[in-house]
Amino acid sequence: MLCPDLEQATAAIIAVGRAFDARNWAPATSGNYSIRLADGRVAITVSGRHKGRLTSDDVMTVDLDGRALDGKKPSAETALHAMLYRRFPEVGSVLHSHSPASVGMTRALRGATGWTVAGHELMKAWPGVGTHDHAVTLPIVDNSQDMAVIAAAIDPLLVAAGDPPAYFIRGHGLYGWGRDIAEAERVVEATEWLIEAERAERAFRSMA
Ligand SMILES: CSCCC(=O)C(=O)COP(=O)(O)O
Ligand SMILES: [Zn+2]
Repeated sequence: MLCPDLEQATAAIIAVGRAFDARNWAPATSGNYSIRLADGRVAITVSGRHKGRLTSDDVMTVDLDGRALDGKKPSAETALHAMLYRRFPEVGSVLHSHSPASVGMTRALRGATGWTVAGHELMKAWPGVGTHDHAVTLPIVDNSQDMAVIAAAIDPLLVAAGDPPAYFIRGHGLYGWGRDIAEAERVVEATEWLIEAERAERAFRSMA
């Protein structure tokens, strides 16, 4: 369900920033969060603000091309949010985390264009997954300071992966999305947890 107004979206974005920061997914101003409003605008975090300490002044609006509508400076990664809203009309929220686990995993998988996970019950937290007996590939794209380069690289990988709920930028972080901010948060939380679970499994196997 779309967030009807900016005030409600702002409160939800402030709350998710605090939650992500508490989990070390938003260090040193990293990360950005957005919600599609009922009138078609997108509420998004202002660039460079600490996401664990957001106030209502730190959330602004952009259009679906990522252009600022209120004179503030939107997230440097606004184009990556806007492309997901344009591509998926049902998406109501996009969240970007910067966890050590997602950065470490994608740097270790040098050259890989995806991270495939299978067999976990928690995969059912992702929309459209109804069983653990399933494999999902989340795309990995190389980092760039040019958001148009990242957006162009991710587009075909999303098609090839069958429209997954998240993707990684190597050495940078994770993008997850959903019909609303609760679903997007669940996607990010499940994905971060799955990385940790795979890491734990590898550590235990190396001891066996
Ligand atoms: C110090 S974080 C580097 C920029 C970044 O990756 C990020 O997520 C935050 O950028 P924003 O412009 O949205 O604050
Ligand atoms: Zn980032």
